[in-house]
Amino acid sequence: MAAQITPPPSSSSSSLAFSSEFNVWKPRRCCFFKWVSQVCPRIRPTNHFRIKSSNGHPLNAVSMQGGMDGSPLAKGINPEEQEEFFIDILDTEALSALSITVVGASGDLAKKKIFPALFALYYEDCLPKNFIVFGYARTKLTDEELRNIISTTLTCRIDKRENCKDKMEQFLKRCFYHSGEYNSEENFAELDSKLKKKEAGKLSNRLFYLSIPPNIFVDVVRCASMMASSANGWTRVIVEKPFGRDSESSAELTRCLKKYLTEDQIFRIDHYLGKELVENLSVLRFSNLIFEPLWSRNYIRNVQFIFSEDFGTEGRGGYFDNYGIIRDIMQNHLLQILALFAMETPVSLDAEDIRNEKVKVLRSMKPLELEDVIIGQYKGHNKGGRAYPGYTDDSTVPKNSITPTFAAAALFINNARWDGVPFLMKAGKALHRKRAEIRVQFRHVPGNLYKRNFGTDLDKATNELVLRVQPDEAIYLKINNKVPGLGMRLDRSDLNLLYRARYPTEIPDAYERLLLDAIAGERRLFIRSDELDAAWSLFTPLLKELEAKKISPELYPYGSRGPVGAHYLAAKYNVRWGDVGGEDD
Ligand SMILES: NC(=O)C1=CN([C@@H]2O[C@H](COP(=O)(O)OP(=O)(O)OC[C@H]3O[C@@H](n4cnc5c(N)ncnc54)[C@H](OP(=O)(O)O)[C@@H]3O)[C@@H](O)[C@H]2O)C=CC1
Ligand SMILES: O=C1O[C@H](COP(=O)(O)O)[C@@H](O)[C@H](O)[C@H]1O
Repeated sequence: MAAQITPPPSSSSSSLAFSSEFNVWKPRRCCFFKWVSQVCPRIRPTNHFRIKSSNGHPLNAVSMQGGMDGSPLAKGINPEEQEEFFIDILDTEALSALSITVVGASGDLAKKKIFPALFALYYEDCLPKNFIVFGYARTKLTDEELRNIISTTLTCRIDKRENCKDKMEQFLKRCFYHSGEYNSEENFAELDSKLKKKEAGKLSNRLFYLSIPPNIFVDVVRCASMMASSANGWTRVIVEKPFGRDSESSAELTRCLKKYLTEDQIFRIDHYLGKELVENLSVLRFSNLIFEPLWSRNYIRNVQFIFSEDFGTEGRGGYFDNYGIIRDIMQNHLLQILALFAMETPVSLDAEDIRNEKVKVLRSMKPLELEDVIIGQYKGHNKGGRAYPGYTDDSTVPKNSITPTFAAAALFINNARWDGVPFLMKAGKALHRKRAEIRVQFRHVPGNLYKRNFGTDLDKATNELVLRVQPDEAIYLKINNKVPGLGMRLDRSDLNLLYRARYPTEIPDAYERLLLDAIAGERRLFIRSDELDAAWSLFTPLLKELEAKKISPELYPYGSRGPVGAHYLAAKYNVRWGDVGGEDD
């Protein structure tokens, strides 16, 4: 996948000119204005030279040869040149083709998330004019069979919207299927021929989404890069989690992938980074004067990252038993949110500036120790006349499994901003509800004039900022106020930004944002390899110790609030979980 000058695509040679500066075939400026009105509505008349990625930066959704996979802005071109460049980008896009191959297309994630996200992008006119989607897996299917399978889940977000049915039909016509083995160069060469045929000689940009078990990542990357890379555009690969199971296996996976791909081509996905409220975390903090001055050990007592699901591992026990909740949720989703929460102000919104700051936070953290962690596993439970299975009742889970389905942990960041502040994480399956949130508990008001009105429990009077990631997205701040009337009674109220009340439109799924960014070459929401190394360094010693010492998890009933040990862990650091026992329980 190295840079090389290739001839322009035959069908468009008359409309292209070679730019030696950018090492790319650029379009002549003929049909730009006709075309611009047809592209993604993100391009408005007032700023129609810019396609926006999720950080508001112009996209480089343009065909470029291997080595030029970065933003033109990085080349330091001036604003007029940029404008020209973006006009050219739009033209180039009309003359190029985007091929997305979903590897593992017969699987759960592809059906549940990837195809619906692609359809939503198509519905919103956010995909380039010439795009196709190929499903690839071993299961033998025809194009029509794939379309029938995915059509059942495509409607999830926008089925009530205008023309959804027509749009769906149009989208499905762009979906194709190729059956092949994951380690067969020959099968990937066949895929390449099919892709070429559909791309019809246009500049081709290719995105491979590895929605497959991790043990076959390298085979697929080898075959795809050798046999099905784009010859004249970019080739990128989205890699699903789990990315290794400890520091060594993760480093080995990166080493193997880098035999075939450059770091710039690898998009390690963490879908929590694509969630609306996680995106809003930085906006809230860096665009509101009132928060940033409070964002440190001086005013924040503790921060909590909480993930709970009201269902077990049903159907995914085979995968889960090899990983457990710490690897499944904490080491990636919750730690990524923590890094965004705690990082210093980045130099800019550029992906590398943000990722540099995240790495610094991760590298300032103390690796987790056993004494700062508790683990649990759900057991069978009868409730309301219904029997709920225990984790080990799953036929794909060994009967004597001690894999944790719940964990709580206290982490610390050894830097000037956060010294001594506990960052608590809690993640569990088969709990009493589904929820993900960030809770920031502030310190007590020193010399509080009203302390008598709160009784002895001053914790009840501390301000708490909550970002509810899901469900029912919201940001609310718990404050103290006076109850109206002649007396002086105090109350706790929420200043509440409830998304469904404020923005009555549906919120895009995380996979939509992430796919759009991968297509745009925007890496901000993907995990860089040094970030991943730093993340694994924090968890690997603990994971090894848990396994070596065969630590048994505390059992908790399916549908409960989890093991009581989580409360003792919090109490050790003078913390109460904000999600239990109070108004938000
Ligand atoms: N499902 C989810 O909610 C989430 C999944 N992920 C990750 O995404 C990836 C895909 O997940 P999911 O769709 O659930 O996975 P699946 O188990 O459904 O696997 C996807 C496809 O891969 C092929 N496959 C499965 N097992 C093997 C095997 N042992 N050897 C070779 N091929 C196999 C199958 O296709 P065929 O037999 O047709 O070749 C299958 O349809 C995984 O890495 C997973 O960890 C991440 C977050 C959430
Ligand atoms: O990555 C994973 O995430 C899902 C939860 O994702 P959500 O977007 O539905 O909150 C989790 O169920 C799964 O175990 C894990 O692998």
